[in-house]
Amino acid sequence: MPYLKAVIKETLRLYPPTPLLLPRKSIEKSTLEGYEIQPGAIIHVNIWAIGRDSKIWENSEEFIPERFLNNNINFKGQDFELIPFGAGRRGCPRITLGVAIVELALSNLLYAFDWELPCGMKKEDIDTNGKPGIVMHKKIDLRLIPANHILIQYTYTLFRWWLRIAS
Ligand code: HEM
Repeated sequence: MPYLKAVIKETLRLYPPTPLLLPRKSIEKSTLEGYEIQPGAIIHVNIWAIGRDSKIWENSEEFIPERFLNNNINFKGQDFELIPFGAGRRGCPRITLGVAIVELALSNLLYAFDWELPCGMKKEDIDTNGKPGIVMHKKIDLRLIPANHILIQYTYTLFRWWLRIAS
């Protein structure tokens, strides 16, 4: 389970579903790291870029879930290097439900099936790029072939049972 959670964190670091969060509007003039922000300015927080910043993340472009195994970084909105659910008073109010759904779906898909690439395709051929947009979708759909090993085991058990009765 800790590894599955680390995989989900690493996925949300590299592929946040909302790469620019929801836009904010500045209500008063302020200065941030030398940049003047005028009242009324629309502000987008680029969490896609934060997630890939090499000053924050070692080997930032690589998918390494292990980086989350030995630290307490979480996405509840306190660790600003990882905010796929946003932060502050307009942050996502249903983080727990969202994470539970992802954990449940992913663990069931992994438990029930073995996954293979379509014939002739190598893992290097997988295109992991996303399309620009408020919500990020994959540029090229991922195609995988499920091998339902639970069903195969069940059929095999039934077959052996039938053989024993028939003989
Ligand atoms: C993996 C699943 C989810 C992700 C990645 C996600 C992400 C986000 C993000 C990035 C925001 C904007 C936060 C900001 O701009 O600071 C947001 C807002 C919101 N989310 Fe989620 N969310 C998820 C699941 C859910 C679920 C399951 C619900 C409801 C059942 C939900 C309800 C909302 C609502 C109502 C807001 C608007 C909050 C506001 O404007 O005050 N989200 N979510």
